Amino acid sequence: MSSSSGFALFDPALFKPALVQAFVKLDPRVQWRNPVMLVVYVGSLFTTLLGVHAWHGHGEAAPWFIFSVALWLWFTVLFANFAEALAEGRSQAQAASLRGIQKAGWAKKLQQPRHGSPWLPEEAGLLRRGDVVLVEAGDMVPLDGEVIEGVASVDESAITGESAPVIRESGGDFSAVTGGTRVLSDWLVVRIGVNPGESFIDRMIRMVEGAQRQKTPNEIALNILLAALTIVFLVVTVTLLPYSLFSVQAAQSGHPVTLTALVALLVCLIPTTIGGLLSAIGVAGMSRLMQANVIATSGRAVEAAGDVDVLMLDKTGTITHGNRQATQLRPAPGQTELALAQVAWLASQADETPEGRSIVALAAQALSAQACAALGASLAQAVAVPFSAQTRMSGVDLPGSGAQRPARLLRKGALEAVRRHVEALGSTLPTEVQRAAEDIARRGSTPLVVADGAQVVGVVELKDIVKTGIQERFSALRRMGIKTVMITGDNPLTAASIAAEAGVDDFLAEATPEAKLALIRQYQQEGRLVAMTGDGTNDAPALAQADVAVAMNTGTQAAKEAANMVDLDSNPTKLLEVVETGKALLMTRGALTTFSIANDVAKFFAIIPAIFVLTYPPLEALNIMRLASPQSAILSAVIFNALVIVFLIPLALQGVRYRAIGAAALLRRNLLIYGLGGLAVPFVGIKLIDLILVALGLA
Ligand SMILES: Nc1ncnc2c1ncn2[C@@H]1O[C@H](COP(=O)(O)OP(=O)(O)OP(=O)(O)O)[C@@H](O)[C@H]1O
Ligand SMILES: [K+]
Ligand SMILES: [Mg+2]
Repeated sequence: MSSSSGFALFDPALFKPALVQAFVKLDPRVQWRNPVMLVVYVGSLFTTLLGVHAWHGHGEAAPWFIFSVALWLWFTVLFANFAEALAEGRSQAQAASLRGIQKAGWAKKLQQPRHGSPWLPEEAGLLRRGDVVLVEAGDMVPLDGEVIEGVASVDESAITGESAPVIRESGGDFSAVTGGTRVLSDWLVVRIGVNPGESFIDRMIRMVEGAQRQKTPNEIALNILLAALTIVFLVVTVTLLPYSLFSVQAAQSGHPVTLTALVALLVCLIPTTIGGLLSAIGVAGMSRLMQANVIATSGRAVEAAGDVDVLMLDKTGTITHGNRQATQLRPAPGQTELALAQVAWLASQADETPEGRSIVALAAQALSAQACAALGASLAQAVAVPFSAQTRMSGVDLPGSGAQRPARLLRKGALEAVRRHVEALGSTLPTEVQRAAEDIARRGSTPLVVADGAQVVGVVELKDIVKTGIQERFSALRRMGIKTVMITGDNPLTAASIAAEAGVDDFLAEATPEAKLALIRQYQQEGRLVAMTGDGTNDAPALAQADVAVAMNTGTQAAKEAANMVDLDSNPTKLLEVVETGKALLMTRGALTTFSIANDVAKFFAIIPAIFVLTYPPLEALNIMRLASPQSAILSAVIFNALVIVFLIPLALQGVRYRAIGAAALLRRNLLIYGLGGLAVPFVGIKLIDLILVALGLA
């Protein structure tokens, strides 16, 4: 599902079903949900009845006129239905392409949660959260889950559209696998994380199909405003009738206003343009995001994205590729590379993270196969000390032997963490080691200091690469007024170097998951809207707190669940598109509301003289458009009112283009275009339709 699978705006394939849907949506239960269009709907029914009545000879006006008005009122409803159906059709086509992603029919369910245990075939649909399955080369991952054993290359192209295979492995931030992806080599033991029907793809489908699309607070507020305007105009129009009857009676001359004309006036004055296009705008926003390969699970988050002030990003795996590899061993003074390799090898044996595994691989190059075997034997009764974001260290405790009691503590970890550790044991960190670590950090690599008990044996360099082409995109975010802050558990020097290379505005180093969360809360308390982009399990609390939370598709299940959007391309700067879509959504609504209300001026000048000229001949002075006849004036206004919906469908679906020119300038620009445009366009449009009606001999 790459961006190339986007659906053209007016794809003829989507056209016909949308036309059919436009009629299906005439169902009163559908119309009931939109107060503005409900009034038009009732008006269409009412004028149709008036037409039938006139047909039988006791009408208030010529039957052809009443039927023409009724017909165009029906068109107004149908055009609005069509706009909504077209937007939904695009999403459904996207959902269909997701549904086309193949699903595994059955899985190899393991009897025990480890590799080598016997397995039985099980229908994929019968798997449950917590089940453990074996996925071997050529097999499809049956459901979303977490790798608990093994390393394998996985083809995720069905979901990401990215053809290069990715590595999935237990431990660390690359352990999540998605149902529907295929293992290409080796094997994985996967613990299933969801029940059938709740997987990532299932949720994506439900989201894009709109089944779960709820109205956002902004949309509800606008709906209330539109409903209030509708009621005001309804009251105004209804009171015109007794007023007209009374005037005619008092003057003993003229004709009272017709009901058909009053309905026409009402429909022209209520905000049908925005009312008819509102839901299409919302649905289209979601599908635009989807074309950018971002799956949003909350419409509210898409809107919030339009107003984001701060973007927080985690470093490893988000700004960098996150596949930190050990590249260099730097022994401490008085230590040999061999000694460092031995301790690093031992301290990383139980470390399942990519960092740990790559240290084992590098150390093994410095050691002989026999040495490794001997070292392995010494681990027989060792106790693993796993890495945690709090301690920033990992390692093993070897049982003490003879004089050496208590146990031998082998550790590797962040510079400050190991410094505290050896100082607590009564030793110090050599300045040479400190300098070596700082050298490594200044290059943007992560130094891991290795200690054997209180003795520091050296430093390992972990290299990571900043994702390409993100600097330019961060400056684009800056031009939009969004501050970018990198938050990392890594040391300040590495953080500063990566921050400079990536071009973020600010950074916070040595941040624990709690510190990440606290920083987001602090910004929120200052009244700012915060977006967070992350991939790790330790980013999940922060993602859950952020207003807009984008998880990398390469990230862990926990991160994806805490987020309200997932970027299938795992691009940390994708927020740019998300913000643009959010802003476009808000601006499109604003623009069409302005346009819709500004239109009323011209319609007022067209209809008021037309319906009151018989009651009050001097009102002819208001007929500044010089429309041919009262009937043609009313009909022209109604036709214009209907056609404008059709002309604005492309704008509603594509959105008003966002430009980074500052909020005030943008508002002024939009008011100018859609306010003044909304004033002027209908004068021209209505006059034109009037001329055509005359030419056709209909006026
Ligand atoms: N497997 C490991 N063993 C020992 N120490 C580790 C290990 N992994 C990381 N560290 C140390 O802990 C620090 C913090 O971990 P990590 O970088 O994963 O934090 P983080 O909060 O996820 O930050 P980010 O992902 O943004 O870089 C690292 O900079 C490194 O010094
Ligand atoms: K209207
Ligand atoms: Mg991380």
